[in-house]
Amino acid sequence: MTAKVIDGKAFAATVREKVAGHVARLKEEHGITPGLAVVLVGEDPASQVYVRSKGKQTVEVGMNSFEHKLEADTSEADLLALIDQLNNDPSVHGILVQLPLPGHLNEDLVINSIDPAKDVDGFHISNVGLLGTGQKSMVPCTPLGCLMMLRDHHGSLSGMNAVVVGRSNIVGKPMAQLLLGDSCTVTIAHSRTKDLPGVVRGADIVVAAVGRPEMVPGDWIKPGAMVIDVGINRLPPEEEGGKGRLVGDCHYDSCAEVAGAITPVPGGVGPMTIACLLANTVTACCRANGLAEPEGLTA
Ligand SMILES: Nc1nc2c(c(=O)[nH]1)N[C@@H](CN(C=O)c1ccc(C(=O)N[C@@H](CCC(=O)O)C(=O)O)cc1)CN2
Ligand SMILES: [Mg+2]
Repeated sequence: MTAKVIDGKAFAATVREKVAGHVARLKEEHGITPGLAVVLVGEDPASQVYVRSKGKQTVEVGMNSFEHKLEADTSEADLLALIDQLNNDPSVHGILVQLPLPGHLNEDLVINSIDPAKDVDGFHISNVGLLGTGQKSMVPCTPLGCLMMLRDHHGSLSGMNAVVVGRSNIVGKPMAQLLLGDSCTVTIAHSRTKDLPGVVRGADIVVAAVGRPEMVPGDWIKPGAMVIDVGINRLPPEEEGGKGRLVGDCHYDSCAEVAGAITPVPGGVGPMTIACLLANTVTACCRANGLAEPEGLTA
């Protein structure tokens, strides 16, 4: 079997088109322009790229983008003061603090200072609790993007065996909650899981989010399974001046031989993350204004 490649880049473009349609309607019918504030602390090169991309795509779908770039040695008090200001700014419907933060800042404290209604990353403890209890929440962007691709490929996921490899707060745990919400039988596997190959072999859906390059080989995959690869790992450059190849947490070629469908890296989950951020911002704006939420853009 050769897997169908799930094109996250193309799918993300369709999500952005839907978002742009909703933004246009909000402007025309209600005179409201959704606004997203992105806060970057420090100069991490990858974070700079992601933040630039978020700002650009926000403007492209017709929303207002507010970028706040702070020095790497910014104090916690100054960062919290900025978040407080954004929480109280009615033109800001979504707030995102780019992660990781420099080591002297307490990530939990910072995230939990964001107004949960504006927490478009869905990382605030209130949103985590709402998602875990099946209530309306802001849903973390990467898992939301994965869920959208799975539903688009397969339709109903009800009754399927899903294995999420990785237990992070930003991907693994919310992904498991979303799959449970779609009536999958969910296992969260991790570095201490006994017989990880055997556990993964039982899965109709594999979501790999461990951050270990090409860790999942094709012979762990059940024939026909859907493989969603969240990993973005850059291999050491082979030649001088080279950037190093980007690979996922799955060994793509061997997994693609066995799977029914697979997301590539790059061009799979990554682009969906930013598209879902834009979707969450429109959703937050509609909720803040007591308007009907856009359909198909939330879990
Ligand atoms: N506050 C947040 N911080 C971080 C998040 C997040 O969702 N919220 N996720 C990641 C980084 N991230 C967005 O912030 C992100 C990562 C990767 C991509 C992406 O499109 N990747 C491309 C490849 C890019 C490359 O060439 O390096 C792909 O997969 O095709 C988008 C967004 C951590 N921090
Ligand atoms: Mg820290």
